[in-house]
Amino acid sequence: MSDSLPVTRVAAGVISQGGRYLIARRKADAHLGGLWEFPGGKCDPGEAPADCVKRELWEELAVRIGTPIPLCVVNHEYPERRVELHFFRCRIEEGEARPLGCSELRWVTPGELSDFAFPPADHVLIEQLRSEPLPFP
Ligand SMILES: Nc1nc2c([nH]c(=O)n2[C@H]2C[C@H](O)[C@@H](COP(=O)(O)OP(=O)(O)OP(=O)(O)O)O2)c(=O)[nH]1
Ligand SMILES: [Mg+2]
Repeated sequence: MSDSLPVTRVAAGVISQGGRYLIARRKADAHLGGLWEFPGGKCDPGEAPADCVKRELWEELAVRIGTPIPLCVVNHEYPERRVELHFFRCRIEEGEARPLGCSELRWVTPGELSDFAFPPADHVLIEQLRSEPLPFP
């Protein structure tokens, strides 16, 4: 049954700067609307996740990033969709993030991450970032 759900490949960026992470609130009408996430989106057919995250962060935030560094891959099954989420550590090289593809943006400290509701697929990563934050540039 659920085996027939196709896998949606997604790439998302964990952007850190000055001791904070950038998180985005999903638009109310989107899948998992209203939840907070690491900005990103679906890979185009044949598109490598690292290329996807660069493209998505440009489209959704209007920022250019340096080479994305792979952090982890999470497979999660929602009732209506299976996702294969490729998380990358990213650093902004050009531009200031603007909420073009989300309803809200926030820069939060590792400790504040648990004050925001994230999709279940993100929970393990959130716990990791809270207990052992990435070295901030
Ligand atoms: N970007 C992102 N997506 C996540 C995270 N956690 C998580 O479960 N997802 C899911 C939600 C969605 O089902 C899927 C991402 O797809 P999306 O709807 O954002 O795709 P997109 O930006 O390409 O948007 P669209 O063009 O389809 O409107 O991955 C996360 O931290 N970041
Ligand atoms: Mg998106």
